[in-house]
Amino acid sequence: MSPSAAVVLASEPGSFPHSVLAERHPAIIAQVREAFPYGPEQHRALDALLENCTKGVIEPLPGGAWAEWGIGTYAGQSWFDVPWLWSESYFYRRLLDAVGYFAPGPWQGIDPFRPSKLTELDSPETDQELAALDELASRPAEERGAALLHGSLWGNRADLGFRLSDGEAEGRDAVPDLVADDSERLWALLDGTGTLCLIADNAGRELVPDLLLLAHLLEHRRIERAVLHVKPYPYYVSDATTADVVDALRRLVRAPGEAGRYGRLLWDAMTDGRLVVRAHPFSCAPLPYADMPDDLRTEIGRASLTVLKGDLNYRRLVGDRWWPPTTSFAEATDRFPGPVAALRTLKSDVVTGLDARTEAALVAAEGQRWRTGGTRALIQVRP
Ligand SMILES: O=P(O)(O)OC[C@@]1(O)O[C@H](CO)[C@@H](O)[C@@H]1O
Repeated sequence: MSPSAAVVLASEPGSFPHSVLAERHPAIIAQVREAFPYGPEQHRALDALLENCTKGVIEPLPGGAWAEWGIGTYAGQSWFDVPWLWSESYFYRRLLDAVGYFAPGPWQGIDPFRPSKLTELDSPETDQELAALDELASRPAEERGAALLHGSLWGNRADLGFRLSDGEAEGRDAVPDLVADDSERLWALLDGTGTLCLIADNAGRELVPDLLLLAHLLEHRRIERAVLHVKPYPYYVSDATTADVVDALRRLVRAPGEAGRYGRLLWDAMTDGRLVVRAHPFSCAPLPYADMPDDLRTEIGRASLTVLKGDLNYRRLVGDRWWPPTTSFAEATDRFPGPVAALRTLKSDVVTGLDARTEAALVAAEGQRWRTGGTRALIQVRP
Protein backbone atom coordinates (compact mmCIF):
# COMPACT_ATOMS: atom_id res chain seq x y z
CA MET A 1 0.00 0.00 0.00
CA SER A 2 1.42 3.41 -0.81
CA PRO A 3 1.31 5.39 2.43
CA SER A 4 -1.18 8.22 2.25
CA ALA A 5 -1.53 9.17 5.91
CA ALA A 6 0.64 12.00 7.27
CA VAL A 7 3.91 11.10 9.00
CA VAL A 8 3.87 11.73 12.77
CA LEU A 9 5.89 14.82 13.73
CA ALA A 10 6.50 16.24 17.21
CA SER A 11 5.77 19.85 16.29
CA GLU A 12 2.40 20.27 17.98
CA PRO A 13 2.61 21.44 21.60
CA GLY A 14 0.34 19.32 23.80
CA SER A 15 0.68 16.26 21.56
CA PHE A 16 2.22 13.04 22.87
CA PRO A 17 5.20 13.15 20.45
CA HIS A 18 5.93 16.75 21.48
CA SER A 19 5.94 15.73 25.15
CA VAL A 20 8.46 12.98 24.43
CA LEU A 21 10.93 15.44 22.90
CA ALA A 22 10.23 18.29 25.31
CA GLU A 23 9.89 16.30 28.55
CA ARG A 24 10.87 12.63 28.25
CA HIS A 25 14.24 13.25 26.63
CA PRO A 26 15.34 15.83 29.25
CA ALA A 27 14.21 13.39 31.99
CA ILE A 28 16.29 10.65 30.39
CA ILE A 29 19.35 12.92 30.33
CA ALA A 30 18.82 13.65 34.03
CA GLN A 31 18.52 9.94 34.82
CA VAL A 32 21.66 9.07 32.89
CA ARG A 33 23.66 11.77 34.74
CA GLU A 34 22.74 10.08 38.00
CA ALA A 35 23.46 6.55 36.81
CA PHE A 36 27.28 6.72 36.79
CA PRO A 37 30.00 9.01 38.18
CA TYR A 38 30.67 10.46 34.76
CA GLY A 39 33.43 13.06 34.54
CA PRO A 40 33.24 16.75 33.59
CA GLU A 41 33.64 15.97 29.89
CA GLN A 42 30.50 13.83 29.81
CA HIS A 43 28.54 16.28 31.94
CA ARG A 44 29.42 19.07 29.54
CA ALA A 45 28.36 16.91 26.59
CA LEU A 46 25.07 16.12 28.33
CA ASP A 47 24.50 19.86 28.98
CA ALA A 48 25.08 20.54 25.30
CA LEU A 49 22.75 17.73 24.24
CA LEU A 50 20.00 18.99 26.55
CA GLU A 51 20.24 22.46 25.02
CA ASN A 52 20.43 21.08 21.50
CA CYS A 53 17.57 18.58 21.73
CA THR A 54 15.11 21.05 23.21
CA LYS A 55 16.08 24.27 21.42
CA GLY A 56 18.51 23.49 18.64
CA VAL A 57 18.69 21.83 15.25
CA ILE A 58 19.75 18.37 14.11
CA GLU A 59 23.55 18.28 13.91
CA PRO A 60 25.55 16.13 11.48
CA LEU A 61 26.90 12.77 12.66
CA PRO A 62 30.25 11.61 11.36
CA GLY A 63 30.00 8.95 8.61
CA GLY A 64 28.53 5.52 9.09
CA ALA A 65 25.00 4.31 8.70
CA TRP A 66 23.40 7.66 9.50
CA ALA A 67 24.49 8.94 6.10
CA GLU A 68 22.11 6.36 4.61
CA TRP A 69 19.48 6.92 7.27
CA GLY A 70 18.74 10.53 6.37
CA ILE A 71 21.12 12.74 8.34
CA GLY A 72 21.82 14.75 5.18
CA THR A 73 18.11 15.44 4.74
CA TYR A 74 17.39 16.46 8.33
CA ALA A 75 20.58 18.23 9.51
CA GLY A 76 19.86 21.89 10.21
CA GLN A 77 16.15 21.34 10.96
CA SER A 78 14.53 21.60 14.38
CA TRP A 79 14.20 18.25 16.19
CA PHE A 80 10.47 18.97 16.38
CA ASP A 81 9.98 19.36 12.62
CA VAL A 82 11.47 16.09 11.34
CA PRO A 83 9.68 12.71 11.55
CA TRP A 84 9.27 11.85 15.22
CA LEU A 85 10.45 8.29 14.64
CA TRP A 86 13.66 9.73 13.24
CA SER A 87 14.37 12.34 15.93
CA GLU A 88 13.83 9.82 18.74
CA SER A 89 16.39 7.37 17.37
CA TYR A 90 18.79 10.21 16.72
CA PHE A 91 18.41 11.26 20.37
CA TYR A 92 19.61 7.87 21.67
CA ARG A 93 22.55 7.91 19.27
CA ARG A 94 23.53 11.39 20.48
CA LEU A 95 23.08 10.42 24.13
CA LEU A 96 25.47 7.49 23.72
CA ASP A 97 27.98 9.80 22.03
CA ALA A 98 27.71 12.21 24.97
CA VAL A 99 28.59 9.54 27.55
CA GLY A 100 31.48 8.16 25.49
CA TYR A 101 29.78 4.89 24.59
CA PHE A 102 31.34 4.67 21.14
CA ALA A 103 34.70 6.37 21.70
CA PRO A 104 37.79 4.40 22.69
CA GLY A 105 38.28 4.95 26.42
CA PRO A 106 37.04 3.80 29.81
CA TRP A 107 33.34 4.43 29.14
CA GLN A 108 33.29 2.65 25.81
CA GLY A 109 30.48 0.09 25.73
CA ILE A 110 29.12 1.01 29.19
CA ASP A 111 25.32 0.92 28.95
CA PRO A 112 24.00 4.09 30.66
CA PHE A 113 20.67 2.36 31.28
CA ARG A 114 22.09 -0.80 32.82
CA PRO A 115 21.51 0.15 36.48
CA SER A 116 17.77 0.68 35.93
CA LYS A 117 17.48 -2.49 33.84
CA LEU A 118 19.19 -4.56 36.55
CA THR A 119 17.05 -3.07 39.32
CA GLU A 120 14.01 -4.26 37.45
CA LEU A 121 15.39 -7.70 36.67
CA ASP A 122 16.28 -8.21 40.34
CA SER A 123 12.93 -6.91 41.64
CA PRO A 124 10.49 -8.90 43.82
CA GLU A 125 7.95 -8.52 40.98
CA THR A 126 10.23 -10.60 38.74
CA ASP A 127 10.48 -13.22 41.51
CA GLN A 128 6.69 -13.40 41.72
CA GLU A 129 6.31 -13.72 37.98
CA LEU A 130 8.83 -16.55 37.87
CA ALA A 131 7.26 -18.34 40.85
CA ALA A 132 3.87 -18.26 39.07
CA LEU A 133 5.34 -20.63 36.47
CA ASP A 134 5.26 -23.47 39.01
CA GLU A 135 1.47 -23.29 39.25
CA LEU A 136 1.18 -23.24 35.50
CA ALA A 137 3.25 -26.41 35.14
CA SER A 138 0.34 -28.76 35.82
CA ARG A 139 -1.93 -27.15 33.23
CA PRO A 140 -2.35 -28.58 29.70
CA ALA A 141 0.27 -27.40 27.17
CA GLU A 142 -2.27 -25.35 25.23
CA GLU A 143 -3.31 -23.43 28.32
CA ARG A 144 0.33 -22.86 29.26
CA GLY A 145 1.04 -21.59 25.74
CA ALA A 146 -1.85 -19.13 25.93
CA ALA A 147 -0.70 -17.90 29.35
CA LEU A 148 2.88 -17.45 28.15
CA LEU A 149 1.73 -15.61 25.02
CA HIS A 150 -0.23 -13.21 27.20
CA GLY A 151 2.71 -12.90 29.58
CA SER A 152 4.87 -11.83 26.66
CA LEU A 153 2.21 -9.41 25.40
CA TRP A 154 1.61 -7.70 28.73
CA GLY A 155 5.31 -7.80 29.53
CA ASN A 156 5.44 -4.89 27.09
CA ARG A 157 4.10 -2.66 29.86
CA ALA A 158 7.54 -3.00 31.46
CA ASP A 159 8.98 -0.11 29.50
CA LEU A 160 11.25 2.10 31.58
CA GLY A 161 11.21 5.00 29.11
CA PHE A 162 7.43 5.13 29.22
CA ARG A 163 7.41 5.09 33.01
CA LEU A 164 9.85 7.99 33.09
CA SER A 165 7.39 10.30 31.38
CA ASP A 166 4.21 8.76 32.78
CA GLY A 167 4.85 8.01 36.42
CA GLU A 168 1.30 6.77 36.98
CA ALA A 169 1.45 4.22 34.16
CA GLU A 170 2.50 1.31 36.34
CA GLY A 171 -0.36 1.72 38.78
CA ARG A 172 -2.98 1.99 36.06
CA ASP A 173 -4.90 -1.24 35.53
CA ALA A 174 -4.53 -3.02 32.24
CA VAL A 175 -7.74 -3.79 30.36
CA PRO A 176 -7.58 -7.54 29.65
CA ASP A 177 -9.93 -7.41 26.62
CA LEU A 178 -7.68 -6.90 23.62
CA VAL A 179 -8.57 -4.22 21.05
CA ALA A 180 -7.72 -6.78 18.35
CA ASP A 181 -7.02 -10.45 18.95
CA ASP A 182 -5.67 -12.65 16.16
CA SER A 183 -4.14 -15.17 18.56
CA GLU A 184 -5.86 -18.12 16.85
CA ARG A 185 -4.22 -17.17 13.59
CA LEU A 186 -0.92 -16.87 15.38
CA TRP A 187 -1.13 -20.38 16.84
CA ALA A 188 -2.08 -21.70 13.40
CA LEU A 189 1.21 -20.34 12.04
CA LEU A 190 3.21 -22.07 14.77
CA ASP A 191 2.83 -25.50 13.21
CA GLY A 192 6.17 -26.98 14.17
CA THR A 193 8.12 -26.20 11.06
CA GLY A 194 10.61 -23.47 10.39
CA THR A 195 12.10 -20.52 12.19
CA LEU A 196 10.38 -17.97 14.37
CA CYS A 197 11.95 -14.51 14.42
CA LEU A 198 11.12 -12.59 17.55
CA ILE A 199 12.02 -8.92 17.30
CA ALA A 200 12.41 -8.10 20.97
CA ASP A 201 11.62 -4.85 22.72
CA ASN A 202 12.37 -4.17 26.38
CA ALA A 203 14.82 -6.05 28.59
CA GLY A 204 13.95 -7.35 32.07
CA ARG A 205 10.30 -7.96 32.74
CA GLU A 206 9.43 -8.00 29.04
CA LEU A 207 12.37 -10.05 27.79
CA VAL A 208 11.96 -12.71 30.48
CA PRO A 209 8.41 -13.64 29.37
CA ASP A 210 9.53 -13.43 25.72
CA LEU A 211 12.22 -16.00 26.49
CA LEU A 212 9.74 -18.18 28.37
CA LEU A 213 7.43 -18.15 25.36
CA LEU A 214 10.32 -19.18 23.09
CA ALA A 215 11.25 -21.95 25.51
CA HIS A 216 7.68 -23.25 25.45
CA LEU A 217 7.50 -23.16 21.64
CA LEU A 218 10.81 -24.99 21.29
CA GLU A 219 9.96 -27.54 23.96
CA HIS A 220 6.59 -28.36 22.44
CA ARG A 221 8.02 -28.34 18.91
CA ARG A 222 5.74 -25.55 17.71
CA ILE A 223 8.91 -24.17 16.04
CA GLU A 224 12.22 -25.72 15.00
CA ARG A 225 14.39 -22.74 15.68
CA ALA A 226 14.13 -19.18 17.00
CA VAL A 227 16.06 -16.05 16.13
CA LEU A 228 15.86 -13.34 18.76
CA HIS A 229 16.58 -9.88 17.35
CA VAL A 230 17.91 -7.41 19.93
CA LYS A 231 19.48 -3.96 19.70
CA PRO A 232 23.17 -3.58 18.87
CA TYR A 233 23.43 -0.74 21.39
CA PRO A 234 21.38 0.74 24.27
CA TYR A 235 18.21 2.34 22.98
CA TYR A 236 14.88 3.73 24.21
CA VAL A 237 16.09 3.33 27.80
CA SER A 238 15.17 -0.31 28.37
CA ASP A 239 15.43 -1.97 24.96
CA ALA A 240 17.16 -5.33 25.11
CA THR A 241 20.75 -5.83 23.97
CA THR A 242 22.76 -9.06 23.92
CA ALA A 243 24.08 -8.27 27.42
CA ASP A 244 20.47 -8.04 28.63
CA VAL A 245 19.68 -11.44 27.10
CA VAL A 246 22.61 -12.91 29.02
CA ASP A 247 21.46 -11.23 32.26
CA ALA A 248 17.92 -12.55 31.78
CA LEU A 249 19.14 -16.07 31.02
CA ARG A 250 21.44 -16.09 34.03
CA ARG A 251 18.52 -14.90 36.16
CA LEU A 252 16.39 -17.77 34.84
CA VAL A 253 18.96 -20.54 35.26
CA ARG A 254 19.58 -19.47 38.87
CA ALA A 255 15.84 -19.50 39.67
CA PRO A 256 14.21 -22.46 41.42
CA GLY A 257 11.52 -24.68 39.90
CA GLU A 258 10.02 -24.25 36.47
CA ALA A 259 11.78 -20.94 35.80
CA GLY A 260 15.16 -22.63 36.24
CA ARG A 261 14.07 -25.50 34.01
CA TYR A 262 13.05 -23.06 31.26
CA GLY A 263 16.35 -21.27 31.74
CA ARG A 264 18.38 -24.43 31.21
CA LEU A 265 16.27 -25.35 28.20
CA LEU A 266 17.04 -21.95 26.64
CA TRP A 267 20.72 -22.16 27.56
CA ASP A 268 20.94 -25.55 25.80
CA ALA A 269 19.02 -24.20 22.81
CA MET A 270 21.53 -21.36 22.47
CA THR A 271 24.41 -23.79 22.80
CA ASP A 272 23.12 -26.10 20.06
CA GLY A 273 21.94 -23.29 17.76
CA ARG A 274 18.15 -23.69 18.07
CA LEU A 275 18.05 -20.23 19.64
CA VAL A 276 20.17 -17.57 17.99
CA VAL A 277 20.61 -13.93 19.06
CA ARG A 278 21.00 -11.30 16.34
CA ALA A 279 21.89 -7.61 16.78
CA HIS A 280 21.48 -6.15 13.31
CA PRO A 281 22.40 -2.45 12.91
CA PHE A 282 18.97 -1.76 11.38
CA SER A 283 17.36 -2.66 14.71
CA CYS A 284 18.41 0.83 15.89
CA ALA A 285 17.60 2.59 12.61
CA PRO A 286 15.31 5.62 12.64
CA LEU A 287 13.25 4.16 9.79
CA PRO A 288 10.24 1.95 9.20
CA TYR A 289 10.76 -1.74 8.45
CA ALA A 290 9.56 -1.14 4.88
CA ASP A 291 13.05 0.36 4.35
CA MET A 292 15.01 -2.56 5.78
CA PRO A 293 18.21 -3.49 3.95
CA ASP A 294 18.36 -6.50 1.62
CA ASP A 295 20.32 -8.81 3.94
CA LEU A 296 17.77 -8.43 6.73
CA ARG A 297 14.86 -8.66 4.28
CA THR A 298 16.21 -11.99 2.99
CA GLU A 299 16.78 -13.31 6.49
CA ILE A 300 13.36 -12.32 7.80
CA GLY A 301 11.72 -13.45 4.58
CA ARG A 302 12.89 -17.01 5.33
CA ALA A 303 11.17 -17.14 8.73
CA SER A 304 7.85 -18.94 9.02
CA LEU A 305 6.67 -16.12 11.29
CA THR A 306 8.13 -12.89 12.64
CA VAL A 307 6.74 -11.58 15.91
CA LEU A 308 7.37 -7.91 16.65
CA LYS A 309 7.14 -6.86 20.25
CA GLY A 310 6.07 -3.50 21.56
CA ASP A 311 5.04 -0.05 20.60
CA LEU A 312 8.09 1.21 18.75
CA ASN A 313 8.34 -1.94 16.63
CA TYR A 314 4.66 -1.49 15.79
CA ARG A 315 5.29 2.08 14.65
CA ARG A 316 8.16 0.85 12.51
CA LEU A 317 6.06 -2.02 11.16
CA VAL A 318 3.02 -0.09 9.94
CA GLY A 319 4.86 3.20 9.40
CA ASP A 320 4.71 6.03 11.95
CA ARG A 321 1.71 7.72 10.39
CA TRP A 322 -1.68 9.09 11.35
CA TRP A 323 -3.55 6.09 9.95
CA PRO A 324 -7.28 5.98 10.46
CA PRO A 325 -7.48 3.17 13.09
CA THR A 326 -9.66 1.08 10.75
CA THR A 327 -6.87 0.92 8.12
CA SER A 328 -6.24 -2.72 7.27
CA PHE A 329 -3.29 -4.18 9.24
CA ALA A 330 -2.59 -6.51 6.31
CA GLU A 331 -2.29 -3.58 3.92
CA ALA A 332 -0.24 -1.45 6.29
CA THR A 333 2.27 -4.32 6.65
CA ASP A 334 2.33 -5.44 3.03
CA ARG A 335 5.98 -4.46 2.56
CA PHE A 336 7.13 -6.63 5.46
CA PRO A 337 8.65 -9.88 4.18
CA GLY A 338 6.75 -12.99 5.26
CA PRO A 339 4.05 -13.69 7.84
CA VAL A 340 4.09 -11.18 10.66
CA ALA A 341 2.52 -10.72 14.09
CA ALA A 342 2.48 -7.73 16.43
CA LEU A 343 2.20 -8.08 20.21
CA ARG A 344 1.88 -4.61 21.62
CA THR A 345 0.48 -2.53 24.44
CA LEU A 346 -0.67 0.80 23.05
CA LYS A 347 1.65 3.64 24.10
CA SER A 348 1.58 6.00 21.12
CA ASP A 349 -1.06 7.30 18.73
CA VAL A 350 -0.40 5.00 15.78
CA VAL A 351 -2.81 2.10 15.30
CA THR A 352 -4.34 0.10 12.45
CA GLY A 353 -6.58 -2.92 12.07
CA LEU A 354 -9.39 -1.99 14.47
CA ASP A 355 -12.97 -2.58 13.54
CA ALA A 356 -15.17 0.51 13.52
CA ARG A 357 -17.25 -0.66 16.49
CA THR A 358 -14.18 -1.20 18.65
CA GLU A 359 -12.78 2.21 17.79
CA ALA A 360 -16.11 3.91 18.54
CA ALA A 361 -16.40 2.11 21.90
CA LEU A 362 -12.83 3.10 22.86
CA VAL A 363 -13.43 6.73 21.96
CA ALA A 364 -16.75 6.77 23.82
CA ALA A 365 -15.06 5.36 26.92
CA GLU A 366 -11.80 7.33 26.94
CA GLY A 367 -11.63 9.96 24.21
CA GLN A 368 -8.21 9.38 22.61
CA ARG A 369 -6.47 8.33 25.85
CA TRP A 370 -6.64 4.61 24.96
CA ARG A 371 -4.01 5.18 22.28
CA THR A 372 -1.24 6.25 24.62
CA GLY A 373 -2.18 5.14 28.16
CA GLY A 374 -0.48 1.73 28.05
CA THR A 375 -3.58 -0.06 29.41
CA ARG A 376 -4.78 -1.49 26.08
CA ALA A 377 -3.16 -4.21 24.04
CA LEU A 378 -3.45 -6.05 20.76
CA ILE A 379 -2.36 -9.20 18.95
CA GLN A 380 -2.47 -8.71 15.19
CA VAL A 381 -1.40 -11.19 12.53
CA ARG A 382 -0.93 -11.00 8.79
CA PRO A 383 -0.28 -14.56 7.54
O1 LIG B 1 8.46 0.12 22.17
P1 LIG B 1 7.95 0.19 23.56
O2 LIG B 1 8.99 -0.07 24.58
O3 LIG B 1 6.72 -0.64 23.76
O4 LIG B 1 7.43 1.68 23.79
C1 LIG B 1 8.21 2.74 23.38
C2 LIG B 1 7.69 4.05 23.90
O5 LIG B 1 7.69 4.12 25.30
O6 LIG B 1 8.56 4.99 23.40
C3 LIG B 1 7.99 5.73 22.35
C4 LIG B 1 7.94 7.15 22.75
O7 LIG B 1 9.21 7.56 23.15
C5 LIG B 1 6.61 5.18 22.11
O8 LIG B 1 6.66 4.34 20.98
C6 LIG B 1 6.30 4.41 23.35
O9 LIG B 1 5.65 5.29 24.23
